[in-house]
Amino acid sequence: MSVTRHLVHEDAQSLAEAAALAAAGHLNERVAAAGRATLSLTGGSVGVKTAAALAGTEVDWSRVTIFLGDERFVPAGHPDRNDGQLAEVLFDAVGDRATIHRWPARGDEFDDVDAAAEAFLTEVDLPGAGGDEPLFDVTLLGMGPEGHIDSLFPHTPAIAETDRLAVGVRDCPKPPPERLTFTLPAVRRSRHVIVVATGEGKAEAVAKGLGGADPADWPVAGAVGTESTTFHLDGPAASLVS
Ligand SMILES: O=C(O)[C@H](O)[C@@H](O)[C@H](O)[C@H](O)COP(=O)(O)O
Repeated sequence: MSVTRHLVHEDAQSLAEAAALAAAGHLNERVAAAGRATLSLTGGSVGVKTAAALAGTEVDWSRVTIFLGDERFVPAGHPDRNDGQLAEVLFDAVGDRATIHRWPARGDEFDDVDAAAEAFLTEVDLPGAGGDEPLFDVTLLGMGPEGHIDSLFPHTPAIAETDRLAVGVRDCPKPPPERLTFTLPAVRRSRHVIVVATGEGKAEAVAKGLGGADPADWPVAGAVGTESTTFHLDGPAASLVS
């Protein structure tokens, strides 16, 4: 039985700290139970703040495999890449203890975003990908005002994907136009989904997400964990939740 709930925090910093503590708790539980845990991170301002707070939690990173939910398909080292922002706040702190799977960069090896997505899936060989067991123990998600999560935007081929676990995105409504992303079939194979959002501009998407809207219209509504889904919000983001 999967539980969906929302928690309201005073400000972005306390929200990030609470979401990070919750994520660390789930990872530690899983490490205790299974010896390893898997985490999918997110970009965006609140997502990066949450990753920074995770660096201050007690987690045995040598037992954690880290993915990024999506990536901008730009050259390695480009400031737009999520992995650079996450390296500054978390990856550099955990050093080589965690296993970190970065998405391919546009460059010598890949110029085609679909080929890059396919190669990534082959290379990382997601544990359990062939079955229907959870792929991620914790998936952290930031969210846009129109309800996008990862690079899954409303009414796009990526949000409509029902089969592949990761796809290339072209013509993304938000720049840069080409991206790599896990799809909803992958996100939904997370034990615990943690959505982080602040500000009034996110209020409608939060209400639609918690209200079970059609993911084609509001992608966040499809991000449901197999055990739990928790929206960590500030007051303005929670203002339309009934
Ligand atoms: O890839 C992107 O364009 C962003 O990373 C984006 O997906 C972000 O995660 C959300 O828009 C939430 O961002 P904020 O927390 O900054 O509002």
